[in-house]
Amino acid sequence: MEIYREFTFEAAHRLPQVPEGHKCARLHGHSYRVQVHVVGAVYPTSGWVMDFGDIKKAFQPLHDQLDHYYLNEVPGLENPTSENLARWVWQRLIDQLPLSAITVRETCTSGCVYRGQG
Ligand SMILES: Nc1nc2c(c(=O)[nH]1)N=C([C@H](O)[C@H](O)COP(=O)(O)OP(=O)(O)OP(=O)(O)O)CN2
Ligand SMILES: [Zn+2]
Repeated sequence: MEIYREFTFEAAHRLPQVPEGHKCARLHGHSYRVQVHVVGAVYPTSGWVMDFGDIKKAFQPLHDQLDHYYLNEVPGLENPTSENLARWVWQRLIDQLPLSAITVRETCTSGCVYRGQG
């Protein structure tokens, strides 16, 4: 079974590696949505894989580093694309949670899914 918990945060960024004239080179912000997906067996007594609250506790220190910050200044996010943000979250949670995917949405129509490879 796979379960997930979604988190939101507001942050500013710019993309330093885009071609000259690209709109994303300019400072702008997003209401980010991050989903943390975990997999495991459903325990017969609890009826759940794990408490959603435990996923929230694990993500909280990351939320504290991201919410209302300029992402380019966060260590490890100097080039804060969705892809790099998803990998950044994965690397900081994989020792604590049985992750299956991290999804990041920057806008209503754009995002990425990271499953620990690449
Ligand atoms: N592969 C990626 N491409 C882009 C990323 C990214 O992280 N990975 N990021 C951006 C920008 O951050 C941009 O703000 C969001 O992208 P975009 O879909 O272009 O957003 P818009 O809302 O401006 O889309 P429009 O439909 O053109 O209005 C760009 N690319
Ligand atoms: Zn952007």
